[in-house]
Amino acid sequence: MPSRNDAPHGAPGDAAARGGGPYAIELRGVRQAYRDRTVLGPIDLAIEPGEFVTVVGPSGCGKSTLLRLIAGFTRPSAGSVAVSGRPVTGPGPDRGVVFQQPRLFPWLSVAANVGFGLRGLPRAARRARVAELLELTGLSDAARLRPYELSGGMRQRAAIARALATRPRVLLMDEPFAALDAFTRERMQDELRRLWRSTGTTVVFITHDVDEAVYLGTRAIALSGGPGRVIHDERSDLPSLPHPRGDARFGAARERLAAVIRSAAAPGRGPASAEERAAHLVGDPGLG
Ligand SMILES: Nc1ncnc2c1ncn2[C@@H]1O[C@H](COP(=O)(O)OP(=O)(O)OP(=O)(O)O)[C@@H](O)[C@H]1O
Repeated sequence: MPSRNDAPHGAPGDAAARGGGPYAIELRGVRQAYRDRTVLGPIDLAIEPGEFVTVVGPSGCGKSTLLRLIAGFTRPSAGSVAVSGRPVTGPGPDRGVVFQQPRLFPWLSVAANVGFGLRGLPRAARRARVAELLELTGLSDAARLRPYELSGGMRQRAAIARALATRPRVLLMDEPFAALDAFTRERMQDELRRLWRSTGTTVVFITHDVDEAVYLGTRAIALSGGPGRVIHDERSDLPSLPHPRGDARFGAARERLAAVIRSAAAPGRGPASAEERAAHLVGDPGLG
């Protein structure tokens, strides 16, 4: 019987064989083409409930496309995408999405922005849920402010709170901290880890930044340059919290990931072959 670590990107096993429920996210043979140009795939990827998966790769390799396919904003040219065992046919409340720009409604208060997706709830329940989300994201004191009165980090926290409002099983984040200064970014990374641990949500987090990918994820996936394919799947054995940025294992994982991306991005190189990938994996206890 395959272990959890044998299941990942190559050939997803079925739920019964794993002895558990469905994968949180499962992509099988997914390919995306625009005007006959394949930009992504084929991708086979299985993500277990509660994993924090970061996706890193060169610009234009299809990271956002991958996220949009899971969000249901885009339908794949080939293959299938499922969330919690159900085929994705469009966006849904089981998936929260956070973009690089917070996309808050400027005319609404922070509280109204956070509660926007909860309009179907009775007023008291909605207020209670918004208060809980503001507390969770450290925004209780900013409830009545408008987005323009917030710092960049606060705006992004409000966007995260809004995405979590419907208690999605999956949180999809597209470079959410890319526009923040380095200090705010580090603080937000730690806050996100805390949020993830307290909510148990499955997270897929797109980033350009190898450091961020390794620091945040329980699993960091590298995509090759176009068409984007999974070329590396790094599983973290770092202690969850406190999460020491200077930990030697963090440095080693970062180097492995950076080397794979560098080699895939070198001129004239396509995605690494199975043999090349195997060479990276040999004797490497940190990999699945
Ligand atoms: N709607 C679209 N129509 C045509 N081409 C598209 C569309 N969306 C994305 N592409 C192309 O698909 C490729 C992948 O784009 P995508 O935004 O997914 O990459 P990315 O890895 O997220 O890039 P970056 O890191 O620069 O944000 C690019 O070549 C892009 O031009």
